[in-house]
Amino acid sequence: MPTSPFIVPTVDISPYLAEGARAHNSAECARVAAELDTACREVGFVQIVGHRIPGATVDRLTRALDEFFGLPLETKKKYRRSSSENRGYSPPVSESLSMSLGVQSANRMNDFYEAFIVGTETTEYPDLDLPEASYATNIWPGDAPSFRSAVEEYFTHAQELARILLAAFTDALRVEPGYFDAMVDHSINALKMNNYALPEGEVAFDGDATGMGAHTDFGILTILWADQVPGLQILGSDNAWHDAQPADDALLINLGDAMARWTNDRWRSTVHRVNPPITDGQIIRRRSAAFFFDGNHDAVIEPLPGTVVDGEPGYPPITVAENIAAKVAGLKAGVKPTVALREAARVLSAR
Ligand SMILES: O=C(O)CCC(=O)C(=O)O
Ligand SMILES: [Fe+2]
Repeated sequence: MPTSPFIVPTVDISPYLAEGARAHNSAECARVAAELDTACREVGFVQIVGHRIPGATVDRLTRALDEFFGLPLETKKKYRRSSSENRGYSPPVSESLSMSLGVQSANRMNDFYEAFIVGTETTEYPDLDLPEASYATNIWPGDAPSFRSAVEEYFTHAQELARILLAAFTDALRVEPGYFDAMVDHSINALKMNNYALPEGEVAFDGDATGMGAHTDFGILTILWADQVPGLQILGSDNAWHDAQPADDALLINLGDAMARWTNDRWRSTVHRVNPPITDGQIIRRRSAAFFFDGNHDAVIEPLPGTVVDGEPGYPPITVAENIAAKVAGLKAGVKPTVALREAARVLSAR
């Protein structure tokens, strides 16, 4: 029997952006919330349109990525930071996303993407005594002069969109409006800009290499922009990998670990990976930018009331910072998480 095609549902989010939608009790918002609930239960990924991030902002971000990643490797390496900081430049083959789940890649190679990360800093909240470990100072590449302004512009838009999406998710989960506010009022947010390419002659290419290994995202929700080169794959509830190609002006939203923990897996922190196409031994270059809306470092994430049925295992409470630190230690330093993760079991049973 032919299997039905794998579809990442598309949701028009514009009713939540409309004037006066703060009260979001319109019939349109209710429809959007219901569509989000279905997508989050069944797929854990959703394409959103009507998001109002201007095309010009995305174009500037794309050019900024080209400007920075086009620099010589030795120049880019000036912008590396210590592995505990989750900021700045990560050269090709320096990280392994599947190790964030404690799963070694089949070929024991690190992922071949290179990346640059910026995020929320302590200085944004001068009245709070925030830990530098979670709110590390950004480094900006002076060798790519237009990078900072373009990235800050996109970051600001993505941050606003993430808060609107959380309001829609709050409705979709049928918890009271504002329920999550105290857990996101100094949210750690980060933008990871990825370039899947290997500069010729600079890094040895192994034909088995993985673009980005299987992982779940660490926070509440992710807003993912990707160019039109294929490569992203999602692990479906059928345990099979499926290609996911967002429409041209759509953004992909996916749920992270905090959402899975809150909902006791009613909503999935969906496992995904990236394998860009290889033609004649050459990788077709692909770019993406993942905006992670992670929540306050000290927010304790535990199942929402009513989500754990008698006798069913719930997730033990964990703070946002503890979850991120454990996963970043796997990703950047190969340190296996000390607890067995439900997500790891899913990766290991994938077909
Ligand atoms: O490149 C992509 O499409 C996905 C990137 C991603 O999953 C991540 O940065 O966490
Ligand atoms: Fe991801």
